[in-house]
Amino acid sequence: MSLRTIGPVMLVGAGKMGMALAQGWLDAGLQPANLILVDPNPGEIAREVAKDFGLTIHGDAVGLQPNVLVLAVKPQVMGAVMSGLKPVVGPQTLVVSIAAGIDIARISQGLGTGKVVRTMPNTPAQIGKGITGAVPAAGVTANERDAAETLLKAAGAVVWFDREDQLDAVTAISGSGPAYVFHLVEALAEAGRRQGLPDAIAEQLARQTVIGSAALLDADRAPPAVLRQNVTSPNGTTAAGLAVLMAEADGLTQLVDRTVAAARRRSEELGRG
Ligand SMILES: NC(=O)C1=CN([C@@H]2O[C@H](COP(=O)(O)OP(=O)(O)OC[C@H]3O[C@@H](n4cnc5c(N)ncnc54)[C@H](OP(=O)(O)O)[C@@H]3O)[C@@H](O)[C@H]2O)C=CC1
Ligand SMILES: O=C(O)[C@@H]1CCC=N1
Repeated sequence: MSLRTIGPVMLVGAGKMGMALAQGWLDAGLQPANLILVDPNPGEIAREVAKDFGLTIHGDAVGLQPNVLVLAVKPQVMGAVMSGLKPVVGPQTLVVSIAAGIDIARISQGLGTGKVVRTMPNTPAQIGKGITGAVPAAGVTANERDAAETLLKAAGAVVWFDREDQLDAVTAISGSGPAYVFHLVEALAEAGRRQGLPDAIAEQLARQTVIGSAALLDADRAPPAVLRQNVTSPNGTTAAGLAVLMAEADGLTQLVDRTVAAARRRSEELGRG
């Protein structure tokens, strides 16, 4: 299946993540005529993309009939949004949700359909370098799963899961993960400033270090531990820095563990409403 043959896709919620996906789809060949944007209060990015591709942003979904309905609103408003979308969902409509924490049972009940794929993408989708975890409901056929995968693959890699509860962990690792990495850039830049570097240079050094390291991770398939060891001269500067970062009791591993556990708990809470 290709994005050219997938039929009308309705994106409800033209916010940060929804538009990251939409940009990925359009860049990968989804016909603008086959993308229906629905958002009563679209932000600047949505308005710009709509202008660039000649799209209308609809205030509501009344009277529209997509083949695929993508739910990209905040978990807190999913219940209300689904009530309004019930008339849009026909027996053949495939529903793809990206909302953190909201489980398949709730979406099926909210929209009156078993054709639901629950997913968790991340914002690098915007440039086709995302990764999405996905779980199909029992009522989803192989063809419908292919259709969902075609859409999700336009945004990057796709990993399918059998157990839905694993999506809370996926949310905490790769859904939220880009924010952890961007915060590392902020922290490294701030440390550079405290070491006396000019603001702009500190930011440039931190940013390019993460960009270069990510590109190296992509180009060189050696395990990250080996790439780390390649930087670490015996008894050198990196070893001195890593002794702090890898301290047994309060190192980065423990901090990341607590970070991920908190994000997972929040995903579970969002699911409970
Ligand atoms: N941001 C991320 O990195 C990721 C987010 N997600 C999930 O994606 C979803 C959206 O998150 P995010 O993009 O960050 O949030 P945003 O707030 O940026 O986007 C949500 C959009 O939905 C709009 N909206 C509100 N009510 C309606 C409605 N009735 N119909 C249509 N649109 C509506 C919002 O408008 P308004 O601002 O006026 O409320 C906003 O533009 C969440 O469920 C989140 O869990 C998943 C993976 C990663
Ligand atoms: O912060 C959030 O709740 C969403 C889900 C994963 C990334 N952003």
